[in-house]
Amino acid sequence: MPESTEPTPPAAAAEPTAATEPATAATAATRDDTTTRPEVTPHSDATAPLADPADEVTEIHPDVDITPDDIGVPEVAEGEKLLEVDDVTLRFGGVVALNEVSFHINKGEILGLIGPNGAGKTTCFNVMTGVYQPTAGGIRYLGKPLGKRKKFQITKLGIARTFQNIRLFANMTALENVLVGVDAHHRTGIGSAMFRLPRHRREEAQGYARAMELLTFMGLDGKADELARNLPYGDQRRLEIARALATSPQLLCLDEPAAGFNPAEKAKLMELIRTIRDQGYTVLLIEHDMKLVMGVTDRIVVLEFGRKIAEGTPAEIRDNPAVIAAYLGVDEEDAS
Ligand SMILES: Nc1ncnc2c1ncn2[C@@H]1O[C@H](COP(=O)(O)OP(=O)(O)OP(=O)(O)O)[C@@H](O)[C@H]1O
Repeated sequence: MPESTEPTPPAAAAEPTAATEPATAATAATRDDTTTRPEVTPHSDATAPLADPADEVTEIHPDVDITPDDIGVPEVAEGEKLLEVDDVTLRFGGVVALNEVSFHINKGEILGLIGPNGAGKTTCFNVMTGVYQPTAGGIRYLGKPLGKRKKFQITKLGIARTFQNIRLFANMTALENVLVGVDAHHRTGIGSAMFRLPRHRREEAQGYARAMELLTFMGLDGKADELARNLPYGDQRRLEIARALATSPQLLCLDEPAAGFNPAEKAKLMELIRTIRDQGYTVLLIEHDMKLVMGVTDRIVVLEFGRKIAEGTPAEIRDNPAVIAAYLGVDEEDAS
């Protein structure tokens, strides 16, 4: 393992989630504070409302076309490498969260990133989205190194994510939450906004239409004016996806989107993820629910203790002794 690069202090990287994010007590209530990381368990957000089994399953509208407009970012052809994780190591003091991890995501695929608790999945997302700088190795996106780009710059390049612990703007409406995502690509500045210049008004109208389109796609159009914090848990999760899609990403990274869902909601989510891919997005999915992962992904990468232990199709991963051993906590020979 290369030891050449100095560790990046986690505190320096753990800045607020987005430049647009108002640091109010209310938003903090639904945010995962990366500087004071809670115990690493899959569904450890004590502040998020619990899933109410009585929640109705929201009808999504896969017929709505949410294909993003051209946002000026170079595209790669279907099936070519969109993002490459290149020999990435990340240390937090003595903890090696990622250990020489390499894999890639092809344009147009749904890639699963799985592994037991603490395997390094979320850390991998954090490296890909500029939250942390790797200790060694790097990320290539559209064939070019991401380097030390900041989170908002990476969002603009076309990588969007959701969070394991929901991070909505709790005191903003569903529509406003999505508009924040749309705003990431606005070209008009504060001057044209103050004077309400035609260009700004046009952009505002287009942004509103795009936000409503995404809310409709997610089955949340009837809840556009509700405060995010008043939405049922499942709707909050869908709203996070809508907000991420609003940034018109090429790569959508979903961190445990089914956490807390009941089986009917999980089935809907699988349908939704497939539809998102069919509409031209590439999806990277962290998920603990094996049925969901096996049912929806094209390929799977498996991490354990920060190392990649397997990569392959769902069928290959299902029968891989190292993966079985990692999940069952037994020696590899015993699992084969
Ligand atoms: N900010 C941090 N500071 C120190 N250690 C960290 C930090 N973030 C993650 N870690 C450690 O890095 C390792 C990988 O954590 P990570 O959250 O990436 O795992 P994970 O696979 O996403 O786990 P889970 O499925 O439980 O979410 C763990 O040992 C964790 O304790």
